[in-house]
Amino acid sequence: KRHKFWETQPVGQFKDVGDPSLPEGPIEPPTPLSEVKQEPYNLPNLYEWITCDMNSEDMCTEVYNLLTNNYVEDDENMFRFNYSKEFLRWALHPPGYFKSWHIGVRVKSSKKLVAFITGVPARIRARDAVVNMAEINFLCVHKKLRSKRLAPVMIKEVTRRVHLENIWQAAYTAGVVLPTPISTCQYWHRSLNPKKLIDVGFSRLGARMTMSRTIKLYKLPDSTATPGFRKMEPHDVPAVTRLLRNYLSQFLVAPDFDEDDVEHWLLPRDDVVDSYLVESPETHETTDFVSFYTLPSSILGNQNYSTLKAAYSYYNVSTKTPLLQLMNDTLIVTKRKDYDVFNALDVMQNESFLKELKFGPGDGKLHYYLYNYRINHVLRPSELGLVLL
Ligand SMILES: COc1cccc(CC(=N)NC(=O)c2cccnc2OC2CCNCC2)c1
Repeated sequence: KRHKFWETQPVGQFKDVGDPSLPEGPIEPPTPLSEVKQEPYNLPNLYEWITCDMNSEDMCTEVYNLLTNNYVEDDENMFRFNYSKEFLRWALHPPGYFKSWHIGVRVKSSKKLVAFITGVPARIRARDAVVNMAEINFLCVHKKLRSKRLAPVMIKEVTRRVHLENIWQAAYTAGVVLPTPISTCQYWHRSLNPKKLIDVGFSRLGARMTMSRTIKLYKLPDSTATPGFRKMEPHDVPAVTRLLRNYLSQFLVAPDFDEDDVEHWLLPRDDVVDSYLVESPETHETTDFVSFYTLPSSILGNQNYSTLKAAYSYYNVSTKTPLLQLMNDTLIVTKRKDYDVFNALDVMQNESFLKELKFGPGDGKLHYYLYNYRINHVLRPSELGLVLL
């Protein structure tokens, strides 16, 4: 039976899509905290809950190893996301985070970590309403424990712990269709190291294309073109916050970033997140901004390479420099830093540069979801201003 679990949850149900009588906003009202289940949900007998302190080196290593061996793979099972420990600590420790929302499942006897799910707090605007939500991510069940129906109980447990902090909505993405996407985005890839991408099977040599012709096709200049293009620094936080808040206000769903959020999510961290801005040489005004995060993938079963170094487009703002030129400068920077590929979703205004900068469409889609919040019309990707890690 399809979606046995999701039909029991306060999410847009397929049968309700397009029913104008259902108002936008929360699907269920908050329950009084005294009525929220105080004790954890029951796990199958052999397993126990553990709250994961990601500041503990050992715990962070256990989580890293579980994800490295059991997290999301591409449709052809050739690659698996390989989030670094530094990335995980960054992703899970934003301002106001709750350690109790970093949930693991252990085998009681061996103490082996076999499953994981997380939430972090985020203020997200849906149309004109700014809503305190949990961003749910890193749901992972060990390959050997699949189809034991662990995921539904993990989702219920993270929901229960989110409710205990008086938060009633959530946002999440998935490569699979569940009830009911608020938007469905296409991902695109821009080759930076085409020879390696073809060797590992990420890309294929185009018809009537030689390898040398392909290398030439994706070649990039050594230096960026935009005067005043530089790395973001701590003193830029106020200006970048203003720029980003203004830019994101045009989208129907977008984060409501304040300076603390911008400081955490967008100040550069080596091999985790990079951000650049354009400071006008004349006026010293900050006019544009680009950012990307670093998410390598393990290459499963290739003799010559074990890791794909990938950059993922994060938040970009263009007010003076054409977005095309801004993104081309970003490609130049990522090539210079030895990335193999630059990935982007067709969200925000990304569609305006994808084809022209030689991105190719990926073979899958990324669906966006809100929990306990109805939006009556499915958003076009260009109406979506939210990028999850
Ligand atoms: C190349 O290595 C891969 C390893 C695992 C999965 C995929 C395909 C895939 N599922 N890609 C995406 O979901 C994706 C493609 C472009 C941009 N962001 C993405 O996902 C982000 C956001 C959601 N959480 C994972 C990272 C590729």
